[in-house]
Amino acid sequence: MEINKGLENVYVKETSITYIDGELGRLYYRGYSIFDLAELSSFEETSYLIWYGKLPTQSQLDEFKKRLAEHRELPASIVDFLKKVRKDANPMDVLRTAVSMMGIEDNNKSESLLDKAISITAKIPTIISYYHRLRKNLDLVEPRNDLSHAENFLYMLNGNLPSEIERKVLDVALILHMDHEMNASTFACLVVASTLSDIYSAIVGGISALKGPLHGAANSEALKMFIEIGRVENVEEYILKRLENKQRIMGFGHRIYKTYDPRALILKKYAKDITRLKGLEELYKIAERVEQVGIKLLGSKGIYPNVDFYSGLVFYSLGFEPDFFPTVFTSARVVGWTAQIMEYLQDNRLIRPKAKYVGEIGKTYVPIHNRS
Ligand SMILES: CC(=O)SCCNC(=O)CCNC(=O)[C@H](O)C(C)(C)COP(=O)(O)OP(=O)(O)OC[C@H]1O[C@@H](n2cnc3c(N)ncnc32)[C@H](O)[C@@H]1OP(=O)(O)O
Ligand SMILES: O=C([O-])CC(=O)C(=O)O
Repeated sequence: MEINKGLENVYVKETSITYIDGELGRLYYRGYSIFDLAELSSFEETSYLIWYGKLPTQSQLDEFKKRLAEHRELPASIVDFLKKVRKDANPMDVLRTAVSMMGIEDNNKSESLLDKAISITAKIPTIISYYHRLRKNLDLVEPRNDLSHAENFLYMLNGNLPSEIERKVLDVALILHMDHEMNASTFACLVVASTLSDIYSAIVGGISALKGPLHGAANSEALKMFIEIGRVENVEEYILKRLENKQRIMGFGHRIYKTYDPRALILKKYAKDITRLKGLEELYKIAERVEQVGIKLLGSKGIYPNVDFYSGLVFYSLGFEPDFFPTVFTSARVVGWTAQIMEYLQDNRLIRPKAKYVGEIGKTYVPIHNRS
């Protein structure tokens, strides 16, 4: 009886959505290289690709963008919840509850799973931006359906239209985070969906898993680390001490990539440009030095920067506060979660592994008044 605690190298389904080559550091969605998609595509086009399995024609893309944009507004009950919830909550908890409320509002509407996926994906940026602004006592900025997904997200967040570089950087970051095969949060979604529960419950499961610092919250932990380091000259000593104390370098290491994560490579370039534009180049330089020192110390073990290493710098530069970073990750990964759920349900099987019992059996029940 072999125990496989982390389910390493266990295949739970076949997929034609995402392929990762962890040795060479390559990632493909539906057969297209992440390098091409990041440079040439948009959030909407890559979502279409992931959900429908092929790139859209111009008219299909126009129609799809319109459909996504029409779903941005939130039900009154969710706006009300966002206004009333405590302002110091973890934004992932707020987002998780808001998505759960979406399930209540949906009330088993007879739409396809894809319709529901589109509606949830369209609304998540509104939830994030509203909570961000309510926390800062700013007026809410309602969604505009004449803007692209990334433009509208930044418009609702910051209250003004983003520049072309800001729009591009967010589009790229969202594309990079969209899917990643059988990661922990996607698997959590599948466990829920495999019981034939509803899609909102499955996504609540995904958000819960992505919230952890070993997964989607490593981005905010990495940025906090750069801020704590403070100066480039402090990097080496800080990292050595951290490793001595058995603490991990956040945004480093990956279960599948044993080389540089291609998404980190792409994000690094954009992080450099956007931090310079926003006067945050010192933080970028600290990150770059952490990368050098980290690779020197851990590279031989196959531990390199992952997607969460530079994404925090990008999100921070765009106006998101560190505890919101995992919610931005969610806003993209929801496309992958829903696509993977739909693919799994085409040939569903209840997910139910086993645990090896190592306790005693056959013990005598002693009534409470006789126990010492
Ligand atoms: C979107 C994402 O989810 S990407 C991942 C985001 N998470 C992080 O960045 C958190 C930091 N990284 C980590 O904790 C890990 O690299 C994980 C959990 C992501 C993957 O690691 P796993 O494949 O499970 O490797 P595991 O945890 O078994 O570590 C193997 C060895 O590498 C070391 N190691 C792994 N990551 C790191 C790191 N970031 N810093 C220092 N050492 C590390 C471990 O200490 C362990 O060392 P040992 O063999 O001497 O005990
Ligand atoms: O694949 C994983 O294990 C983690 C993940 O979600 C990612 O890297 O995007």
